[in-house]
Amino acid sequence: MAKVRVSSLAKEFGMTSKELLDHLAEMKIPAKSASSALEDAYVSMVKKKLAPVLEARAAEIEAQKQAEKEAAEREEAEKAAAAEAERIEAERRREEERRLSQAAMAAEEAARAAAAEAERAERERAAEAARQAELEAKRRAVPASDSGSRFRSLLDQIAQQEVVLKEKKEAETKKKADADAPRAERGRGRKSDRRGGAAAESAASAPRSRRSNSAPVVPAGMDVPAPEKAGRGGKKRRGGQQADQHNDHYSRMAREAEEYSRERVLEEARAAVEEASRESTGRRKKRKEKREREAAQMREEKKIEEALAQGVNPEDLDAVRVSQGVTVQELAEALDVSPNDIIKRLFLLGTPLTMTQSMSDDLVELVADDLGRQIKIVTPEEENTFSFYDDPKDLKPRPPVVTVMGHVDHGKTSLLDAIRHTGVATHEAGGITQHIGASQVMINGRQITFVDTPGHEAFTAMRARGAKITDVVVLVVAADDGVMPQTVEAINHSKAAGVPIVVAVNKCDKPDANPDRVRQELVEYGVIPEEWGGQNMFVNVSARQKTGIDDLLETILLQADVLELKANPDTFASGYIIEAKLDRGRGPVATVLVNRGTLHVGDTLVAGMSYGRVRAMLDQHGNNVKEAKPSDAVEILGLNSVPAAGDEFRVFEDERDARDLAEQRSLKARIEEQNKVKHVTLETLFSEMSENELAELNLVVKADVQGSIEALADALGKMDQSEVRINIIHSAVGAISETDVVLAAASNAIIIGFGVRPQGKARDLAEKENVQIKTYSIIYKAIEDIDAARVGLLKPTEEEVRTGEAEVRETFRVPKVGLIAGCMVTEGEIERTDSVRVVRDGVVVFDGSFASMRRFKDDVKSVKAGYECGLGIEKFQDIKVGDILEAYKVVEVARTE
Ligand SMILES: Nc1nc2c(ncn2[C@@H]2O[C@H](COP(=O)(O)OP(=O)(O)OP(=O)(O)O)[C@@H](O)[C@H]2O)c(=O)[nH]1
Repeated sequence: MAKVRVSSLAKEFGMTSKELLDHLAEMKIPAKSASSALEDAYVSMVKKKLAPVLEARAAEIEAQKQAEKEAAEREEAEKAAAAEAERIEAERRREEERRLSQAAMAAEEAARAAAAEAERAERERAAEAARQAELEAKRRAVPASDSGSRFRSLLDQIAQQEVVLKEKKEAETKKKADADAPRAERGRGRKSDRRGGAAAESAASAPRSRRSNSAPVVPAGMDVPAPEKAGRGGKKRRGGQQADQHNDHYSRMAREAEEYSRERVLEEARAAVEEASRESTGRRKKRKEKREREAAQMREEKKIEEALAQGVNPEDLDAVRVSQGVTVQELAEALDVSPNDIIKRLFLLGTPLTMTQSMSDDLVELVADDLGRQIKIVTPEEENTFSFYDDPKDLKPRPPVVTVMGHVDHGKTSLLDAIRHTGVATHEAGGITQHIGASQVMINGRQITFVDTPGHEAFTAMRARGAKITDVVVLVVAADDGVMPQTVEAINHSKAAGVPIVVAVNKCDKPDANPDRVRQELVEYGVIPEEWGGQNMFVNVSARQKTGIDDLLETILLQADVLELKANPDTFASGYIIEAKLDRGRGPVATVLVNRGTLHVGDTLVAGMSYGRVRAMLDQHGNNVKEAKPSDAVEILGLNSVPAAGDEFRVFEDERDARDLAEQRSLKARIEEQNKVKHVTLETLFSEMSENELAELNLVVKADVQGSIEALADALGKMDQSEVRINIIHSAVGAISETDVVLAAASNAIIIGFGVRPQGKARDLAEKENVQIKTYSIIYKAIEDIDAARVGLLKPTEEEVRTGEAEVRETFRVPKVGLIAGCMVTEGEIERTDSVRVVRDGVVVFDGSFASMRRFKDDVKSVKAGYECGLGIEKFQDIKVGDILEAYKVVEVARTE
């Protein structure tokens, strides 16, 4: 089967390998690193699961690109508009200045010309007056009776002189006027050119105006001395009046020109100011908008940073938050739309639901998308986490919390024992260490808390639920065995959690121990000894001989110092449940690890769906303690139910709040339980097929031998697949594991087991996820079922019902009877008439019936869970301690048709 590397798949998805690995971990798909290869089945499962993520991401990238492009275009357009506006403004200013200076010059010129003309006219008037006076005096001096020739000739002489003088003066005046006029007229000419000014027009005579209309500036200017011409054609005695008129005319003209230009200037200036202020208001507005945009962007970036710091998807911050499994009505309320609107959309999506029906994640997202709203579906895990903020000044150093991990049999338990012994020996001599899932040891007056996680999976599961419990991982590697698969797994888990690794090279007492080889091998996995320039501290130890233990503890403390671990002890406690169980005498008992605040007896807390007042608190030695500080692990009594390992706990000030929250969570869990997604089963395949046009039957096949898988694949290949395509999405030898169930749930597959059984929590998970597990011991029966299901003929006429389970604790050989298994019934109620399967390490080793069932010396018909009994199995003498006896009945099921 073709395999795809995580790195190439990540590349294909456009995400980092780390991101993809996180998704894989969430899906419980075993992949350790970017170079891990994934089977086809997993790849298609991942693709299916991540399809919405990938689509959303692609859409987002596209939208982002588009937005960036638009923003760039907008910016470009704004820039161009601003440049254009600036250019126009500069142009306008230049033009304005030019106009102002021209107007001012013209006004000045006109005023000067008028003044000069007035002065000249005044002078002339005075001279004329003087001359007239002189002439009159002369006339008066000649006697009236003397009319002789001498007097007449004298008068003629005077008259002649007068004519010559006048002509001379006229010539002078004309010359002067000719010299002055072009200057004054230039100013007027410009004004009249620009605006056809009234002043210039009033200053010019009609014919002159006509000529000035067709002629250029200078000829028009030549006409300026018109008053002089009028003067010449007028009577001499009107010369003084004429000059006055000239004077008035020019001053009026100058005044008018000045007033006109002042008004124009003022008007234009006002308009310019108004325009400028309008533009500057526009610019101010633009600047304000830009500032606001920048501030919003900064706020957005800060929000994103904070979200990332809290491990939250920044996109989810603005989204409307709804709980997983939200009902139509609740969603409508959350989105503030009418429920009918949602019902209508659901109907159009082909999924009619009523107000109170719960919606799947996909539907919620589709509807929200349809409504153009962003939505964040809050999973129960997310709902059950709390977030806190501590002022840095309230933080105080806290002890490190350590987890020991490593390959099976490399000595984790022995090392923990040796460590506990050391810690206990130094401080609690004689104390008996009891198992509470965590232990605290003291070294050099400093505390270290060790948390026992039963396996790497648990570590990851806790991490997946947001439980950040471990500060340091101690990786145990046997010096005689070196790096093994689970060692690598542990490294990957630690790295994924970002927890530093301290390596304990164990079993150094063994003759074939080779600690250096361990170092060498670990380098390949990025765990490099400090002495070789790496980041990891290595310590050689022997758990058996208890050597190097102190050194290891000191190294852990050293590593902790680097981490500068701190917490606020002076607040309400919060932390995680490490282990929890129901104790017959004491009720629910939970081991909690405090990671913030101080937990006191009497405190009320909520953990997952449980709550209660801490009735008593015990340390690892079973001593009652009154309080637990950050990094302390204690057992607590007083909860109303058993919480789950990995649940976060938090102390509440008010007991009512605690109860409300716990009850709210339980209610939600019950609702979810009711609304669980139903997966396809062989019995419902055909009906689902016709309803939803399901044309595929996905199978996960697990078998005891490879041959069975091949035989099934072969037989299925020969089936008619024109209507239903049968896909074996995953097949392997071995018991049915949780991962198989996860895979089947994700791909709507049925699990087929040949001679194998569900292992560990696989059955519970399958029940929870509604995944059908069909187990067979004969291959043709499986083929028959699948074929019947394919054509819709499979009618469940017989069904296997599990009645109970017993664990073999001891075996006895009874003469004449044979081997008897001393058992404890762990589940259900086993009846003597039941069929029984013997399951060893997840594999069915025998299928038959009971030969005997006894309690003490009596034969009994049935035994309930919690009771011991002796069981004999027909024709089977190979029972071993640890075997599981699975009792079942085959019942007739009425046909549904
Ligand atoms: N010689 C020697 N044997 C050791 C040492 N540490 C552990 N062992 C032995 O190795 C075997 C496995 O040790 P455990 O402590 O059970 O190993 P483990 O890693 O906890 O094993 P699991 O819990 O099954 O994963 C036991 O037989 C121990 O006695 C050691 O330092 N030296």
